[in-house]
Amino acid sequence: MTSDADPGKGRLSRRSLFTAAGAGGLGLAAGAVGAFALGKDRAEAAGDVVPFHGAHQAGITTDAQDRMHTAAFDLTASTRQSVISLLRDWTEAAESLTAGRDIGETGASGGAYDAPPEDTGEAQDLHAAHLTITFGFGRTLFVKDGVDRYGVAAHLPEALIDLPLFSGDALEEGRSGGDLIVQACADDPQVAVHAVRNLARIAFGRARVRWSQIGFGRTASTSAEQKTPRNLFGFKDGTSNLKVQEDDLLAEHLWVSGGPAAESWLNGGTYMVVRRIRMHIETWDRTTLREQELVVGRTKREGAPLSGGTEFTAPDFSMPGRDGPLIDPASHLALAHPDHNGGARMLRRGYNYTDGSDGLGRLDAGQFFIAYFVDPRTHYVPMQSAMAKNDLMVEYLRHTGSGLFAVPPGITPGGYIGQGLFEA
Ligand SMILES: C=CC1=C(C)c2cc3[nH]c(cc4nc(cc5[nH]c(cc1n2)c(C)c5CCC(=O)O)C(CCC(=O)O)=C4C)c(C)c3C=C
Ligand SMILES: [Fe+2]
Repeated sequence: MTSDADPGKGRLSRRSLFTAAGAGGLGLAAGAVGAFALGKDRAEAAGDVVPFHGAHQAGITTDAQDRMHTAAFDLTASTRQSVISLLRDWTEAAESLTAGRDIGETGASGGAYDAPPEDTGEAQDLHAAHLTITFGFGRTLFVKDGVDRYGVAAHLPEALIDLPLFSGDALEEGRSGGDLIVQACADDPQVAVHAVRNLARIAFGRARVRWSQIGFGRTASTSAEQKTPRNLFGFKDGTSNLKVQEDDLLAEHLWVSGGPAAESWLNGGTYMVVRRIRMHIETWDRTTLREQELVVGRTKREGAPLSGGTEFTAPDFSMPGRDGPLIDPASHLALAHPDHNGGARMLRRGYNYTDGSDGLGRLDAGQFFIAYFVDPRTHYVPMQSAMAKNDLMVEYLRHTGSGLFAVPPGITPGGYIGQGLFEA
């Protein structure tokens, strides 16, 4: 898959158009750009396009990009047909955006002079930057206030629960929930923001943004080939994440399969939890290194478990220290580890965020935690409950936003996101 001319539609990548304009001015775009589209620029751009179509949606096991803009939407559409038309329009736009193209037939600057451009234009000279756009459905898409607004209540997955309130939660209504979620990740922040902005614009009259969050640094690796990044506590994060290479584990812990007939539309999909977690970094920064490592259960420099070894050595929770086990049973590592969670694993894909300061001189900073798993009842709720009660890290955290979404499977060419649900 390349990001240049789409032979079917005669559209051009943003990058090709830019190159052509540089060579001879926009006046020659219509005729001469084809040569660029078929030439060097195509190969150059092809390297940073993530295929949009596939068995699973992109943006889950895709190598975690560096930047993220995620937005949740409330549907204002009054009919089922209107929701379907939105999902069709979003799919078409996402196909273009992820291929590095402007959206629409005329893009950012090729349309009528007396009409608003179809594309907002801020990504015109930018590459695709590994943009992925991942869509999910909240419980309220299926049933809201007891009403089956769009005729899909019979297909509400049993696992798409209302999350319980966990001990210490300080959730804000305006940062939680949503009928739909759109996660845009890219290696260029402007590409991710452009995607969400244009999808919000397309949704006008059918859905409106409920909340959105920008993240600036990945806090997980999703491939064995990626270097483990660091979170805002300065620790390596994502060491023992599920990785794209682990097919058997992904089948067991990530992808939904073989559910009841009413939920078959979700086969090949997954569940996504998002938590906006404020980190009290000023307090953390006044904490000793010994305490920080005790809380995490790993060393700060290497990311090795406190029981010894290197970053990828398995922790030994029974290894004795002077005053008890070397890894504290209340450390984050101990509470999150599969050995203490019935073997459950998840694919984490979160981002660091800072949203300015809070008026008291403290940074409003933390982690926008995103995780994907096969069933939130077995793979998320028990772990979060245990952490909320016992995790030594809790003292430094405050959960301010939350959402749970069913993420449909991937899309085949010509199809639209959620087609299996609406045509079930
Ligand atoms: C309920 C799930 C989890 C939440 C919420 C969560 C928040 C959170 N985590 C860190 C920092 C680290 N987490 C690490 C490991 C880790 N965390 C979870 C789950 C949640 N974290 C899991 C499942 C794991 C893996 C456990 C394992 O299998 O060993 C680590 C260690 C390095 C690593 O393996 O990734 C760090 C560091 C923060 C700062 C945070 C909230 C802001
Ligand atoms: Fe964690």
